Amino acid sequence: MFIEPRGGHGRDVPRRGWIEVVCGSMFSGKTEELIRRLKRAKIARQRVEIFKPALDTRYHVQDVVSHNANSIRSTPVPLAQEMLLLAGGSDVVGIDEAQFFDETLVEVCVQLANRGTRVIVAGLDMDFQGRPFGPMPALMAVAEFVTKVHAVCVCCGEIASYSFRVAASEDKILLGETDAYEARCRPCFLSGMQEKSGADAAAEHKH
Ligand SMILES: Nc1ncnc2c1ncn2[C@@H]1O[C@H](COP(=O)(O)OP(=O)(O)O)[C@@H](O)[C@H]1O
Ligand SMILES: Cc1cn([C@H]2C[C@H](O)[C@@H](COP(=O)(O)O)O2)c(=O)[nH]c1=O
Ligand SMILES: [Zn+2]
Repeated sequence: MFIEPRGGHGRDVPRRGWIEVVCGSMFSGKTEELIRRLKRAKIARQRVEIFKPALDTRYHVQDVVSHNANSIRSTPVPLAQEMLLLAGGSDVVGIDEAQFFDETLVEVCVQLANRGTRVIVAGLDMDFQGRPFGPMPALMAVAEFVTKVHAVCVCCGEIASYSFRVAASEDKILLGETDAYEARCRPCFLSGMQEKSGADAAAEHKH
């Protein structure tokens, strides 16, 4: 379990900023872990701001909500830069669904940390094709702490690192949950991708 480092948020101690990344597949507990860290910061009476990309309206327009219905109030923002103004004076900034922001998120997180803010970012490290997702790889590079969490493979029960898309869309962004995605381990993800490409080839052959 992640234990907060001493942040210099006490009296007479200068504020010290840093970046934490929580990454993994869908259903791996990223949002639960983000909420856990943020609620602890609130208990410690730190000033906490939480953001998510405005396009993420899956469970709630304003709240960050986990798959098991744990939630915390957030501010949806269309652009990462808006956080710089809105987070003024915060001790801790939490960001969920970070993969949906563009690369400017990296500079925003660095600036927040440089001015003494603890930044906790949660997001998908890989998309439905198993490719690195948006600003996540660069965020992991600049973070002081990276925590990779795992789901349970729905096919075999092993630990899962992949988000297998069961819905037909090939768009990079497709909001959804169990209706559209399954947590899968590497072998089960690969066999699913092979089945898909076999089915695509057969459909092409028919036409
Ligand atoms: N395949 C799965 N593996 C693990 N947890 C799952 C799975 N499917 C549903 N869940 C639920 O999802 C919760 C994690 O939700 P959440 O924190 O929102 O994950 P994430 O943000 O990584 O998608 C788990 O505590 C569990 O209740
Ligand atoms: C893999 C993948 C996911 N998405 C979407 C689906 C969900 O709305 C979010 C991920 O939410 P979670 O909190 O991690 O469960 O992202 C997508 O748009 N594209 C993808 O490739
Ligand atoms: Zn598996």
